[in-house]
Amino acid sequence: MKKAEMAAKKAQRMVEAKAAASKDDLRSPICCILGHVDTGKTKLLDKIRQTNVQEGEAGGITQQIGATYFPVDAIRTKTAVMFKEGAGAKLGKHEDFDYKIPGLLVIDTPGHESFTNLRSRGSSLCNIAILVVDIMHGLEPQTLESIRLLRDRKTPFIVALNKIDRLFDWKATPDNAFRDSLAKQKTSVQREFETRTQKVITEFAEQGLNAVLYYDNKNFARNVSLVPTSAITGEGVPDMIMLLVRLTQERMSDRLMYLSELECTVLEVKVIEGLGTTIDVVLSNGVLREGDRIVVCGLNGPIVTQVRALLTPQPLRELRVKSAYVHHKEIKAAMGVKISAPELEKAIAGSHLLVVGPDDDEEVLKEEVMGELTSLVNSVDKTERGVCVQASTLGSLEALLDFLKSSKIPVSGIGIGPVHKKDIMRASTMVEKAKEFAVLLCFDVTIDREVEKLAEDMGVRIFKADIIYHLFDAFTAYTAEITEAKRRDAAPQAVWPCRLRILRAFAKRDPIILGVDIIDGTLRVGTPLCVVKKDPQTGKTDIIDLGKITSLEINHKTMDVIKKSQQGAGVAVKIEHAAYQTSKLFGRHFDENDEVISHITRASIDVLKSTFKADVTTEEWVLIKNLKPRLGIP
Ligand SMILES: Nc1nc2c(ncn2[C@@H]2O[C@H](COP(=O)(O)OP(=O)(O)OP(=O)(O)O)[C@@H](O)[C@H]2O)c(=O)[nH]1
Repeated sequence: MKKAEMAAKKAQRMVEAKAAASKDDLRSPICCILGHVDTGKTKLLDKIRQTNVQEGEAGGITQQIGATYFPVDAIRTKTAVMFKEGAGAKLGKHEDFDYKIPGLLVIDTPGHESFTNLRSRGSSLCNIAILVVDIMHGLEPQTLESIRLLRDRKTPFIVALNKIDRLFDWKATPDNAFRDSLAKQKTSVQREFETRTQKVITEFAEQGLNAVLYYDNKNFARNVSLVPTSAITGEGVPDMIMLLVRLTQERMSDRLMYLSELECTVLEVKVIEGLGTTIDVVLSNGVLREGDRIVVCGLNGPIVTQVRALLTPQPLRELRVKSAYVHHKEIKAAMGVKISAPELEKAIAGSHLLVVGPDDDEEVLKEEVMGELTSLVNSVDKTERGVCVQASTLGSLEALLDFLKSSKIPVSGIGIGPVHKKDIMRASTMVEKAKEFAVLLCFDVTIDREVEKLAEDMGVRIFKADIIYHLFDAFTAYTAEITEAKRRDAAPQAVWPCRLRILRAFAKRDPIILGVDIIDGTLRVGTPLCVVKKDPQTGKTDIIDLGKITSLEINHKTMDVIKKSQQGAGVAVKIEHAAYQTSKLFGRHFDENDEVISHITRASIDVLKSTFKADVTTEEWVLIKNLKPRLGIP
C-alpha cells in the first residue's frame, strides 16, 4: 500500500517537475567518448581541455570528478572559428548564434566502462556519444562493440574520424575549422581523404549504418555524422563541438530540460586515502546536499548512509591548498561529484543513487535501488544449464548479459565484483550437468590465485577479458573444442543406419566377409550389423548379431565410410564379432535372402541426437525410424 502511495507521489512529483521544466532552462548534456584502443580518445579529450587552459582558463573549464565541464563561454570561444569565412558552416554571425545549453559535461574515462554505467532503467544517461575512428584504420573490433552498445541503449552518436593529420603530406593549421583546412591541402591529400572516408562509409554500411560527412548530412535522425578531426593539430575539433551543440540543443531539448527531480548514478567506487571508500557519481538532474540521506545498491543488499561531503577537485591554480578537494554544501546538475560517506565499501558501480525525502519510505527506496540488480538476476535463464558470469559493475554486467542473450549463450548464474569461492562452487555444479557450461566468464574483475586454483581443481574454466567479444571468442572456441572431444568419446556408441543386400559371401565365418549392395544409408567401420528373423511358427522375432564392421573395400581400396552413391559394383564388408558374442555362420544362421541392417538401439539413437545431430541427414532419420520397429525399439 505504502509502495503504491509513494510511487503515486513520485509520479506526481515527476509530472510537476516536468511541468515546471522549460526549453529555456536546459541542463548540460552528458557526453561519452568510445572507440577502439589507440584511436585517440584520450588525446581528443585533452585537446578539447587544453586549448582553453592555454587561453588562461578562459571560459572557466572545470575539472570535475570523472568528468570535465565545458561551460558555454568556453564552447563559444572554442567554436568561434566555425563562423569565419571558409569554415563553410553557414551559421550566420557568431554574436547572433544562440547557444542554449549551459555547457557540456564530458565523461573523462573513455571507453565503455563509464558508458555502460551511465544507465537509467535500461536506457542511457549519456545524451550523446563520440565514437572515435582512426581514419587510417577504419572500423576495428571495439568500434563494432561500441556501435552495438550505442544501439542497444539507443544513444545518439557522432563519429570523430580522427588522425587526419596523418594523411600523407597534410599541412596543418592548428585548431582550424575542418573544411577550411581541407581546402588548403594539395589535390593528392584531398583525394586520399576522400578515398579513406569512402572506405569508412562502406564499412559503416556493412554494419547497417548510413554514415555521411556531417556537413553533407541532411537527415540527422537517419544518418550518422562523420566529423574529420586531429587530436594533435586540433583541426576539426571546433566542428565537432559545434555539431554536439547543435545536435543536443536542436534535437534533444526535451530530454535536456532541467528537472528538479533527482537523477544520479554511481560511476565508480574508489578508496581514497583519508576519506575511505567514496563513490564518484554523475548527477544528471536535481540537487544533492551535504547531509542528504542516500540509498544505493550494494553487493550484500541496499546501503543507506548519509552524505558526509560533496567533493570536486581543487582547481589547478590552487594546488598549494592543502586539501585535494573543494567541499560543497549543495550541487546542482549536471555535475560529476565525489561523495564521501560511511559504509560505501560494498556499493556497486552503475547503481542509481536515491535521496530519502521527507515523504519517502526508506524501505521502498531500498527495494527500488536493488530492483535493477534483482531484475538482472531474474532475466537469467532458468533452465539451470548455462555459463556463470561475473562483471565489475551493474553496467558492464548488463552489457555482457545483453551480448550473451543475443549470442544465444544461456546463463545460469551471475555475480558482481571480485570472484569468490562461492562463485566457483556455483559454476562447478555444471561440471556434471553440461561440461561446456562449467565456465565462469569474467568481465573486468579480479581473481585471487587461490580462487583460480579452486576453479582448476573443480574443473571450472575461467575466461577473463575486458573486451566483451574477446570473452565470447574464447568461449566459442572452448565449446567447439568440447563438442569435438565429446564426438570422439561418443563415436563408438553412435550407430549409423544402413540396409544391405548380400550379393555373395567371400568368407562364411570368423571373420565373415560379404559382398553387398547398400540399399539405404551409409556404411561405416564400427557399425554393428545384424539380421532379423521371424519364426514362421511362433511369430517371434530373433535378432542375430553378426558383429561389427572392421573394414570396408571397394575395388580393393579400403575406406572408412562408404555412401550409397559411392558403392559402384559392390562393397566388400568384413565383419568380426566380439569375444562375448557367439560366432555366426553364413549359410546356417543367415544367408543371401536375409537383409543385413545396422543394429541400432535406443541408446545409440540418443547419442546421435545429442552429439551428432548436425551430421545426421533427414534420409538417415527416416531410415532410423523405419528400422526401429524391426528391432523392437519403441
Ligand atoms: N597523428 C595523430 N596521432 C594521434 C591523434 N590522436 C591520437 N594520436 C596518437 O595515437 C596514440 C593513441 O592515442 P590515445 O589518445 O592514447 O588513444 P586512446 O583511444 O585513448 O587509447 P586507449 O586509452 O588505449 O584506448 C597516441 O600515441 C597519440 O599521440 C591524431 O589526431 N593524430
